[in-house]
Amino acid sequence: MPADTNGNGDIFGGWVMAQVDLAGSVIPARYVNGRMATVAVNEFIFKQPVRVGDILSFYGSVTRIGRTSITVQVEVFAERFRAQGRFVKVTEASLTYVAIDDQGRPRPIEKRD
Ligand SMILES: CC(=O)SCCNC(=O)CCNC(=O)[C@H](O)C(C)(C)COP(=O)(O)OP(=O)(O)OC[C@H]1O[C@@H](n2cnc3c(N)ncnc32)[C@H](O)[C@@H]1OP(=O)(O)O
Repeated sequence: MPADTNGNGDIFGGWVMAQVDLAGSVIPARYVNGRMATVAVNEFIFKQPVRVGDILSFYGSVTRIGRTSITVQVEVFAERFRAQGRFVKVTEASLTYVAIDDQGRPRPIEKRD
């Protein structure tokens, strides 16, 4: 099996999940000011396949800020290799990240004004 593709010749879903986890962590990282960990993938929907050569864009928005955790909705759009200028939503997911201390325990997120 070629790396990062599945039996259909499209991009392996696990690769997409890894990129979503990374992209989703960008906004929480601005809040937690230190270490954090992904605690949950609450929802993950593969709406359309990602094809080899597609250009992907990831958009994240915060849906909840708790005491120690932040939940983010991530949407992924593909600009198809053979249809440039057209964008298709391929994936959406909801992930929760927890601020952790040096011992890996949850720590409170500082409140912002
Ligand atoms: C960057 C990386 O690559 S991370 C790699 C993958 N992730 C990991 O290895 C993390 C492994 N997990 C852990 O170490 C621990 O579960 C921790 C430190 C993340 C959390 O520890 P816990 O003892 O479970 O924490 P606790 O029960 O107090 O919950 C902490 C927060 O997470 C939230 N949370 C816990 N479980 C879930 C869940 N299933 N869904 C959504 N939120 C959850 C809680 O609501 C709480 O948020 P709040 O304080 O804002 O209300």
